[in-house]
Amino acid sequence: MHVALAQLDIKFGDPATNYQRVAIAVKQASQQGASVLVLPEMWNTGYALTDLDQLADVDGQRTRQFLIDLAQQYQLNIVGGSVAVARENYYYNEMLVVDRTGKVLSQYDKVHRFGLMQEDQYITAGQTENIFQLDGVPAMGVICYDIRFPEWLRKQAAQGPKVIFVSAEWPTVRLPQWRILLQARAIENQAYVVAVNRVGSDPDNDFGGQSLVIDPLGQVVTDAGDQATVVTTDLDLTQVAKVRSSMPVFADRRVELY
Ligand SMILES: NC(=O)CCC(=O)C(=O)O
Repeated sequence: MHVALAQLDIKFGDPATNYQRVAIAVKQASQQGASVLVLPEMWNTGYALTDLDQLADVDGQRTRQFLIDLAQQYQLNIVGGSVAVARENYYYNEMLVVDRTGKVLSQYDKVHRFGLMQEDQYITAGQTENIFQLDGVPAMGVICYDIRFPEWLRKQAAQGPKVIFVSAEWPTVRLPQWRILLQARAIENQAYVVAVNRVGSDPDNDFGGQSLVIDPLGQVVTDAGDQATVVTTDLDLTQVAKVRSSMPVFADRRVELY
């Protein structure tokens, strides 16, 4: 699996500009030979939560067609980060995963709302897991604050995913925690973590990137730095089986105790 991390600057409250930026990133990823592109969180609007009534994608229709078209045109699987979606008078922070044939593989609403960025006031929490197969590889996806809840990731990782995709708008001030949390999620689940954060700023926060690829032993194999960029990395998926067989932590769980 050759993953491309689209570490984008997101223009606050300006979907038109942001759709263009994503289209450029998809083209760059394709030119770099990627098989999967990963986008950041809330890339259509940024955290312009007070304006969701005008900005959110109604029923996610625009984003769905946009990602399907790009996936087919560039023959690329897309882990679509997340966008602000309006559905039946509620707003969601929603991830779509689309394969290169244009098939929608999953639709996931962020489960844990981040109060420090007012999500609890505007966003409705999701209820469902997000496990899918990309080119036959079992994978899962979560959104930003979700990574602070290891039980949520574990519940899904125990079902077989070898790659954990994370899309985020994680402020610079807490990037040291971002790195440690992601490394811990990789180590405990013995999986690759492919995590994409944004750069730039909005009225309340600066975002410093540090999109990462972390191997199943917790080592950072790619760090995208702090500027807007598309970086690609090859995942050696044989590592997952090797690490899991060298230390069988899933089999050693005492699920009767917890
Ligand atoms: N957008 C988010 O969920 C941000 C999460 C965050 O910054 C954290 O510290 O957790």
